[in-house]
Amino acid sequence: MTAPLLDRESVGYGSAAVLSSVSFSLAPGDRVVLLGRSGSGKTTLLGAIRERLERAGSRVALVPQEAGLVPTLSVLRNALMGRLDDHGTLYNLTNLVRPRARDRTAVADILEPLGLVPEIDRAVERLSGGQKQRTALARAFFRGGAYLIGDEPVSALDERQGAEVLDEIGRRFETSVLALHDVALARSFATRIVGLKGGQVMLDGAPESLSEAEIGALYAL
Ligand SMILES: Nc1ncnc2c1ncn2[C@@H]1O[C@H](COP(=O)(O)OP(=O)(O)OP(=O)(O)O)[C@@H](O)[C@H]1O
Repeated sequence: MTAPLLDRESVGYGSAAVLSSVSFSLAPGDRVVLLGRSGSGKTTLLGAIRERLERAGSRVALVPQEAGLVPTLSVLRNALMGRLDDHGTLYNLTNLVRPRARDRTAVADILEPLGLVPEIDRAVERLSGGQKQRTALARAFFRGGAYLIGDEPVSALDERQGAEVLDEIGRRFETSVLALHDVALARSFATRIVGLKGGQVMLDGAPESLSEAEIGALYAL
């Protein structure tokens, strides 16, 4: 059993708690999906989990809700940013001006299952919402690491593409924590579903142990 990342703690902004008395542990191999209404605290909890993992020295790849891309730069250059903190300034600057062949090949391999190879040299500002989201995924895949934290990482993709991307996440990262709004996708991907409501963790269990009514109650007013 792994040490808890959060042990009956409050998480929020400044002195304002969004969630109180949260306990949360993560074991290698966990695929956790956070469910809950808009504003229930999924992004806030993801932030706290990421912070604890990084504080413990873990490498975490991130797909934020707002993709956080540089619009004027290409898909390739945005993906390269996943490893900026692995290198010094000179390497990063020269690689952004003229990406090294090795890095271009590595990014192209990542873009293949994401269906983005034809877009590799296009500026992100010229892409569709789904293509932008896949670029943010490519950046996280290029970064790699033991953990992926994703905040609605497939919200702009169609059902089939979303399922394929979740499979790819499962192949690339041993452990992941995602906020999703699609309950069916959550059930098929997760080994654990964590439900947030009313400032608390209302449920935490294997998908097969949770009834539709229990999950539905998370979304009731
Ligand atoms: N930077 C911030 N400063 C203060 N309060 C914030 C901040 N970000 C979010 N909140 C508040 O925290 C609460 C939880 O927000 P959070 O973004 O974690 O919810 P969420 O479940 O991810 O929602 P959504 O599904 O809409 O993305 C909300 O009441 C929100 O107003």
